[in-house]
Amino acid sequence: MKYVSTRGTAPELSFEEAMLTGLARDGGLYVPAEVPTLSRDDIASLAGQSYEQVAFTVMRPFIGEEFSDRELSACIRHAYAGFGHAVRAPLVQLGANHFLLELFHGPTLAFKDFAMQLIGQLFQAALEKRGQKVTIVGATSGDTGSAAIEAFRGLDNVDVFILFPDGRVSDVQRRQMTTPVEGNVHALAVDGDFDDCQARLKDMFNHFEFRDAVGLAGVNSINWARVLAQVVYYFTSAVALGAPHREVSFTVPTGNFGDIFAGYIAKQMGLPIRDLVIATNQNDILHRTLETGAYTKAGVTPSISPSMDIQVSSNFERALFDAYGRDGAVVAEQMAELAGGGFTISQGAIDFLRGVFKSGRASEHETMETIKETWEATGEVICPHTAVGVKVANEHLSDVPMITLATAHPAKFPDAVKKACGRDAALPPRMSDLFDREERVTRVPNDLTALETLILNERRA
Ligand SMILES: Cc1ncc(COP(=O)(O)O)c(C=O)c1O
Ligand SMILES: N[C@@H](CCOP(=O)(O)O)C(=O)O
Repeated sequence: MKYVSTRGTAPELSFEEAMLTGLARDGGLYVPAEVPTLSRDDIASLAGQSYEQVAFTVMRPFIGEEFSDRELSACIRHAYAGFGHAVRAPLVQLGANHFLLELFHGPTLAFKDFAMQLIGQLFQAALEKRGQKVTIVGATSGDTGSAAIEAFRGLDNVDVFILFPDGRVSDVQRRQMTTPVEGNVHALAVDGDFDDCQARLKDMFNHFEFRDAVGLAGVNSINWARVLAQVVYYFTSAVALGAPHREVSFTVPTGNFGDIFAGYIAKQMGLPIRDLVIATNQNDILHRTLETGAYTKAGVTPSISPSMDIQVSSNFERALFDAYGRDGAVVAEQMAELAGGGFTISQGAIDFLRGVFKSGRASEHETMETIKETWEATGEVICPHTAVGVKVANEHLSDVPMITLATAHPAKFPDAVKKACGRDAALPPRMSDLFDREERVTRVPNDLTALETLILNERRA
């Protein structure tokens, strides 16, 4: 299996190379040269299998020979052993034909753990074989950072620096990043928003001297391995509700477009998905883009679903690549225009995107109302990101089951939850002392040179 860049000029890589490389050297994102498919019988045979078995079947064709079957199975087994639910990603019924897919039973209580725990294992295996060390730099609006720190803390061959927008993540998210004591992890509070953090991260990848000097690696969803691991729960949940014999739809609370892109890959692999619905908060650039055909940045407005406070949605580039018939030159042109504020998508490409994705948005008020109504109607306490999904999903219900991704545990956002439905969302016992632990954080300007200097000084040689 080979991986190609969405901008068409970076070298083709294997799975392991693409995983360790992160951003392609032409600034693009790696995608598989071809998406492998599973037959109807293959999909039917997943029924009754464990999460780990399905993960192996779904991911194996993407991974190639660098990981043996035995190594891959071991990585998968270790990745999910610490999850707090036996089925890893359980379904909970919300309405007659509406289900929540609970993706928050991992160690940091957000869907990011599904991919991050696995790539933590895959990185370790690959780095040990190669005798290599890397410096991971990540940008986060809250959840990626905590999941990455949890997955890589204490490892000898990895230093981790996480850039988060100062004052724009929840207290629980911040403390998950700032309280680990291991010297190889560093939480950096950036004077800016998430888009600034992600832009500086991409600047570092595009600054080859720095990139090569520190052995830069990325664990944001710019890393294909992150997206791949997220494809698995589309299969487990759809099969639990009758696929391949019956279609299902998904609504996905969306920010950086990685999670819904994983759903698009599942569909390409043969999973019978009818609708893939993008749910945005008031930072609704993706919803506006589908409506108008123009991707126009409007500035990030802080919301009660902070992990989705994003305007430059990284993985949208992967969808555009397919929408433009995999023409990397056109994608590169559009991304260059984005620096100036936005770009207009061609009629053919927007028709393609509208054929694959539907969309909707939830205002702050609607998000709060949805938390309250869901609690009153079902007894389920949901987080604000999930509420954005539920609100939009309710507008897209049909005769096939709708699965809304519950992307984080409500206890990560206790203030919004309490205000909306009067409920206290308690952290699990293993985290009950989170607010007693000492914080370790470095405040940094939104400046590439300052960030690079800090990383060069702080990383272990
Ligand atoms: C809780 C939560 N929900 C939804 C999202 C959006 O996911 P994506 O960025 O993959 O679109 C995020 C951030 O990624 C998140 O942390
Ligand atoms: N919402 C994310 C933003 C980064 O997304 P990623 O999937 O590209 O890592 C977060 O919580 O950090």
